[in-house]
Amino acid sequence: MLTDHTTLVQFLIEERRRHPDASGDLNGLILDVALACKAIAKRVAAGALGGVLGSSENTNVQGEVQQKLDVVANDYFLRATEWGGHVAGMVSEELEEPYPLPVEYPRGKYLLMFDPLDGSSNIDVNVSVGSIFSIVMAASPGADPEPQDFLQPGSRQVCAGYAIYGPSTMLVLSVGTGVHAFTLDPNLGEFILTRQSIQIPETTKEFAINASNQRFWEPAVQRYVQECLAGRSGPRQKDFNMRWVASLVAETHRILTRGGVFLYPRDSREPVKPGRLRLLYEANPVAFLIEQAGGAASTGRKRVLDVVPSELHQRVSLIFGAREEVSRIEEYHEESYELTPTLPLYGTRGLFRTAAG
Ligand SMILES: O=P(O)(O)OC[C@H]1O[C@](O)(COP(=O)(O)O)[C@@H](O)[C@@H]1O
Ligand SMILES: [Mg+2]
Ligand SMILES: [Mg+2]
Repeated sequence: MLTDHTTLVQFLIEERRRHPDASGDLNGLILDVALACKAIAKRVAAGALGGVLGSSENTNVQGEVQQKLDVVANDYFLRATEWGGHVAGMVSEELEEPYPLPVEYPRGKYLLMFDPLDGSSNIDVNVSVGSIFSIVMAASPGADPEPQDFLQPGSRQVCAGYAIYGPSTMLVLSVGTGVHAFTLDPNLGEFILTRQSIQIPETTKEFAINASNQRFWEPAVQRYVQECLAGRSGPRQKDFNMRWVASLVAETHRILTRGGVFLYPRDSREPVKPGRLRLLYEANPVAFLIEQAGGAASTGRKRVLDVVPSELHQRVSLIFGAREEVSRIEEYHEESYELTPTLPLYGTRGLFRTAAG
């Protein structure tokens, strides 16, 4: 029986009771991830005193300058999870190739994919950041995985979650039985269950989008945002509020807490990149959590969890949150196809049509 004082360990034991054959590896891996998140939380909280503010000398595979904390957080994830025999392999936002497990450690049956520090542009301004993770089964348990083994659609995730390092540190996760939130008790060093079975309201009056990209958006997104901005006197007949934290974890947490809809849509800035966010370790885990909480997650054209990945660091258009809003945005995409089937930018064989949807 779960109560408001249940610890993460107790919660995981309770979940395992539903699967009498379970080996305990998934729980072991989740606890290792939770340990990494606690270590990162400490460094984030120390701020300038922890010596991790500012940029490092390096750029990552995405061509982005790594913050010092990106590097430190990546290291905590690797160190906490590589040794336990639960994982067969890992993919990180910060590493071009899958991480090769040291030879001395046993290979497990899960693959772990993570963004060790999300929203890094917020670190130096002391705004919430987080970590995101996704777990799938390895194709060959006990052996080193091939890179393509990581390219599984998000619907195959067995667990997804994030930690948010805000005024309090929270771990929010799902093992496929709803979404549950744990708050870190700083005295005990334990994650304590503080919200069970989170549900997102079907509708909302709050949206999130980086409006500085407006000139690059497709017609469907232009229309949706214009209608929100028109407020009570427009077709939506209600006033909307807008928020943008520039940290996917923080936006997801807000939507899981009070509802809303988030868009980081495909745009024409760099046509080869269908969106900004990374499929394997940003969009997929968020989409899994959102669906588990009764919301929806779409590329605008299809369900995110159905996208079959083709590359480890693939980017994707991501629209998620209140179910009614997401289906409205999908309809607008549908309609703009019907209206502009022959335009080179938006037609079936145009610039914006890719396998990723
Ligand atoms: O700078 P922009 O375009 O607003 O992008 C913000 C987005 O970039 C991200 O920060 C990317 O994450 P990283 O910090 O892990 O690279 C998302 O969390 C966020 O939604
Ligand atoms: Mg990120
Ligand atoms: Mg990151």
